[in-house]
Amino acid sequence: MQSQAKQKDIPNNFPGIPPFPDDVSTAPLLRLSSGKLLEGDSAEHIRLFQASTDIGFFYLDLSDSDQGSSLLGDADDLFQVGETLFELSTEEKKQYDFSEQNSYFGYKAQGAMVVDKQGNLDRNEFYNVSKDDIMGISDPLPAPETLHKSRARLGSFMHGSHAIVTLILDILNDQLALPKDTLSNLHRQQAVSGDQVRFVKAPPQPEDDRRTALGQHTDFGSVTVLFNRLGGLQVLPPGADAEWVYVRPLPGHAIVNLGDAMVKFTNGLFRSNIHRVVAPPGLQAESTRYSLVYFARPEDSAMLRRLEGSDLIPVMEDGQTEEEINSKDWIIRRALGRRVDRGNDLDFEKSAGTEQLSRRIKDQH
Ligand SMILES: O=C(O)CCC(=O)C(=O)O
Ligand SMILES: [Fe+2]
Repeated sequence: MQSQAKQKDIPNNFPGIPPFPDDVSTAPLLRLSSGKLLEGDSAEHIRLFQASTDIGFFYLDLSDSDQGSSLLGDADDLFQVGETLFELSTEEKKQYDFSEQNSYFGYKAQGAMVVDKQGNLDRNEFYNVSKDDIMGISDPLPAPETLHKSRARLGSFMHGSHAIVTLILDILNDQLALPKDTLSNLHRQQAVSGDQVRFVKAPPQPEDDRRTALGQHTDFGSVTVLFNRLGGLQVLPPGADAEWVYVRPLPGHAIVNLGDAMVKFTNGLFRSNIHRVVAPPGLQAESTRYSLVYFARPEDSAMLRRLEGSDLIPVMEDGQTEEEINSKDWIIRRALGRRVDRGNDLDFEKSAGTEQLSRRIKDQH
C-alpha cells in the first residue's frame, strides 16, 4: 500500500468540473506508482502482476516520476486539442472516416456503432490517430489542420505512453519468467502496428433518456492507457453475480487496463476486464465528457496465441484449440465488426473478444 500521507497529497477531484459523487459504487482498483515501478521496487512489481491477473485494471500514479509527469503534461495539452477537434463540422469530420477502406483510423461519428445485441447505437464520437502515421512508419492519412498542428505533441504523447507500456510489459515478462524481452519484442515502437491515440467525446444526454454511450467490451490489444476527467467508465468485476461499478477518475493518474492480446498470450492467466461507458454520475451528467486513450497493440504480424517459455502460463487443456489469427486481423475484426455504416452483416458475437474468459465463471465455455 502507498502511504496514506502520500495519497492525501493528491486531490480527489479535478479543478473546474463538478465533483464525482461519493454515493455511487466504485471499483477498488490498486494504485500503482510509476516512480516505484521505474525504480524496480519488487513489491510494486508484484502488485502489478496481481492487478493483471485479478482484475486487469489499475490506476497508475504518474505524478511521482519525471517520465510520468511529462506524459501528464502531454495529456493535458491533448485534452485541449480534442475539444477543438470535435468542434469541427460533422461534414468536415466525416471526410476523415476511413472505415470504407477497412481502416479504423480517423473519425467515427456518434451512432455509427452498435452497443449491444439489440442494435442500440452508441453515443460518442471517436477520432483515432495512428502511431505509425505520427512516427513516420506509414504514409500520413489526411487529417484536419488541428491535428496537423499537433503532430509533435501527439508524437511526444505516443512516445511517453509507449514507454510506460514497455515498462509494464517488461515487468510482467519478468514476473512470468518469460525469456528476456519476449513481450517487448512483440511491441517494438518502430514496427508496424495498430497502436493509436483515441480522442473521445460524449455530449450530455437528456435526463429522461440516459443510455450506454459506449457498449460493453474488452479492449482488443495489449495495454490501454486512459485519461479521464469525468466519471462514466464502468467495469464488470469477475464472477456470476458481479455488478457494474464506476471507475473514479483520479487527478495525476492514468487508468491502465490489459486487452485481449495479453489474455491470449497467457492463455487466460491475465485478465482483460469488460468495461463500458455510461452517462457520468450525479452532477457530472450535465457536462460533456472527453477522454484520451493510448491503445498499445501487438505488431501487426504477431500471432495471438499462447506464449512458450513460462511455467506460470497455463498449458492448453485437452481439446482446447487456438484460432490462427494475427494482431492486424484481430483488431480489424473487432474494431469494424460493430460498425453499422459499412453495409456489412452485423454479427455481434463474431466481433467479440475475450469477454467470456473475463467473466471467470466456472463451466462457462
Ligand atoms: O472513454 C472511456 O473512459 C473509455 C473508452 C474505452 O473504453 C475505449 O475507447 O475502448
Ligand atoms: Fe475500452
